[in-house]
Formats: sequence, structure tokens, C-alpha cells
Amino acid sequence: MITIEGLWAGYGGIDILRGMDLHVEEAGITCIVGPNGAGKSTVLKAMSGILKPRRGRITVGGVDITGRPPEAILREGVVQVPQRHGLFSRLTVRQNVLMGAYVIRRRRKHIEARYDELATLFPPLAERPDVAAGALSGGQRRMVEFARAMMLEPRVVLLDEPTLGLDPRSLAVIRESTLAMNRGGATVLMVEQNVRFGLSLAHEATVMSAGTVALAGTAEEIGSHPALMDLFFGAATTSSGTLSRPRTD
Ligand SMILES: Nc1ncnc2c1ncn2[C@@H]1O[C@H](COP(=O)(O)OP(=O)(O)OP(=O)(O)O)[C@@H](O)[C@H]1O
Repeated sequence: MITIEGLWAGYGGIDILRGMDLHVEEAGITCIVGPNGAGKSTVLKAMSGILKPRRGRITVGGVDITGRPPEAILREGVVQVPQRHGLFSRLTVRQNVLMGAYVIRRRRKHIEARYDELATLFPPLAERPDVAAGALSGGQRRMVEFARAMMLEPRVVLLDEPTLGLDPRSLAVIRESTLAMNRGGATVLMVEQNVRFGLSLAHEATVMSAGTVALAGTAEEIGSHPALMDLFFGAATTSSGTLSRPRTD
């Protein structure tokens, strides 16, 4: 579904991604983990068009989206849920979610039907439609952000650290909401700081280190890989190999 090949990208002349490769299966949940500064969020920025890659290729469903503007990538069905501050706190839950639809400019009837559909997946839409988003808990706000992204009926949802800043009780909410998006038809690519959480939810996983792929495989394989801890605590080199080429030192 998504293929990234030899991607180079960065900021102000400094390369952060250095030959990044990634393959994301259609209809699955794929998680990118890795130490701080590895370039995880930069991959999502390159995919959503916020950042123009210097080299390499990104395709979604066979369509080349490399370096295209964000609106064009959105039209290909790729929607990013930002890391934080995604909602207008004075607007209601309903207003925030409906706002997600303005780019598609479909008939009002269709938009309202879509809201009702999403209200069965994301409880605050049904239970607290007229409450200001600013009055919701962190976990509830996340659900509203997810629902807003789903208004566009995306093929791909990019989630940037969905658990960031949330207390442990909210993790179950994020888990349910991510599964709901996936059940709703979206291929999910998520970047997650909480490795245990990310791997428990994902089917496939990639561990990044210094702008490239250190390990890739099923979430289960990655979770039990002997090099995982080294990659987080700095003992591994940046090119320590994929699962088919494990470290031997
Ligand atoms: N807008 C920017 N301008 C300049 N440098 C940036 C910018 N955004 C990120 N960086 C730098 O790029 C590097 C990778 O950042 P990125 O956010 O992709 O890492 P990450 O793996 O997602 O890290 P974290 O887990 O800490 O969020 C970091 O060194 C960061 O300081």
C-alpha cells in the first residue's frame, strides 16, 4: 500500500532521513518506533507533504506522491493526525469534527450521515456533541481528533505519537480508537514513543535509528528481537541489520 524507498530529507541543509525504506501493508496497522531524534516524525512529515524529500520515492497505492503539496496528498486519501493542539478548544465536538469535512465539500446530508457513522465508533461524538472541545479530557480530545480525520474517509491515517501527554488510563481509549479507525477501513501508520503500546497494537513494526531502518518485521518479531534494547540505549550501531540479517556481535 505504502512504499518508501531510499528517502533522504531534513531541515536547513541537514539530512535527518538518510536512505529510509518502509513498506506498509494495506488495511494493517504499522508502527515506527525508535529513540528520540531518530527521525520518526520526519518520515510522517515527508509523507504528508509538509517536508519535501531531497531524494527517494514515496508511493501510496501505486501513486507517486513524492514531494507533492499537502493538498494533493490529502486528495490521495492520506490524512495526518498532528501530535497535539489539533482542535479548536472553543468550538464544540460536533463543530470540530464537521470541520474535518470542509475539504471534501460533499453534500451536507452526506457529511451528517458520516458524523452519525463515526459517532458509533468514537463515543464523545454521540455523548458530548455540544461540549466545547477545550472541556474534554486528553483522551477524549484524541478521539475527536481521530474522528475528524476519519470524516475524510481516508485510505491512510498517519498518527504522530497518539499517546503523547496522556495518562496510562487513556491508553485503552487510544487503543480502541486506533482499532476503530482501522476497522473503519483506514490503513494506519503510527509513530509511537511508547514502544510496548505501539508494538502491542501494530501488526508490522519498524525500528528507526539515526534516520534509517535498524529493524523491520512483524510487531511480535520486533518486540522479542535481542537488538531492540540496544537500539534504544545506544549500544547498537545504526546499521545493525534487518531481521533477516541480525546482529552477530
Ligand atoms: N522543523 C525542524 N527544524 C529543524 N530541525 C528539526 C525540525 N524538526 C525536527 N528537527 C530535528 O530533526 C531530528 C529528528 O526529529 P524527529 O521529530 O523526526 O525525531 P523523532 O524520532 O520523531 O523524535 P522524538 O521521538 O523525540 O519525537 C531531531 O534532531 C530534531 O531536532
